[in-house]
Amino acid sequence: MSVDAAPVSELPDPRDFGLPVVTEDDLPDELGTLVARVHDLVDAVAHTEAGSAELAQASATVHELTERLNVKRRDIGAMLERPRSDGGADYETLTNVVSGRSNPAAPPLVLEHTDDGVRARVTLNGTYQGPPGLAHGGWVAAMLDQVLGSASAAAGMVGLTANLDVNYRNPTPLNAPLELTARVTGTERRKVFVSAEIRHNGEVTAEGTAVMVRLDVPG
Ligand SMILES: CCCCCCCCCCCCCCCC(=O)SCCNC(=O)CCNC(=O)[C@H](O)C(C)(C)COP(=O)(O)OP(=O)(O)OC[C@H]1O[C@@H](n2cnc3c(N)ncnc32)[C@H](O)[C@@H]1OP(=O)(O)O
Repeated sequence: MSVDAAPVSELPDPRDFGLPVVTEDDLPDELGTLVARVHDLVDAVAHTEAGSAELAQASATVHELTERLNVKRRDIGAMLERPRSDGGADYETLTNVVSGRSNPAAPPLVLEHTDDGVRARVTLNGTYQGPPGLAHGGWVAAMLDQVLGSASAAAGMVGLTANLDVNYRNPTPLNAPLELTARVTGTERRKVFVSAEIRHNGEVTAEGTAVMVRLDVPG
């Protein structure tokens, strides 16, 4: 996921929650390339019609690569810190399954801040399939959850989803550009009410609302 540098309200520092923090300088460019290639590899594996010999060879190669990469593993929960133009910092979970920069399982979601919340663009490949040729409803809900949480965070209120409601209005297509938008609609004590939708060619495929419960900074 990439996030633009538009100023947002101050976010809590993940270090105050005991979470490891890395910066973009800590991430080699080659990691981004590897993530994109493994993302394509998953799609290739899901759809290949290669024969046994080729599959056996591919398994051995992938196994050997997995062993090599596992020699140096990052701690779970690592947060990526990115400086903002206003001097503050944005944070994102490095291995978040919907938007994590280092997670090849994440769809290539590009998220930006808008005047009233966030907008994301994504095209899902065939590995996000549920019904034949269509996006899996669980992934539709996961992407909505992500932008709902991001809209809350963009307004300076980082929280956990306490409740998520999804309405599937039309099938969400694969291999087609999707636009997600989300915004905060209200707050009440620690509760943040957020609303989002997914559109394809301007038509809403799914919409969601959530109650996020804001995290209190320890101490
Ligand atoms: C660390 C620094 C990060 C830096 C910046 C990172 C940027 C980051 C972008 C993130 C983007 C992520 C997007 C993915 C978001 C997930 O995927 S989150 C993962 C899924 N959610 C969870 O695992 C949450 C599990 N549930 C819980 O842990 C707890 O139930 C909660 C939600 C924290 C609430 O527990 P609690 O803190 O004890 O709160 P509690 O006092 O019970 O309730 C507070 C208020 O919420 C209400 N409430 C509680 N549950 C519910 C409910 N289910 N429905 C409606 N209202 C409820 C209560 O009634 C109460 O309301 P009021 O009395 O004020 O009227």
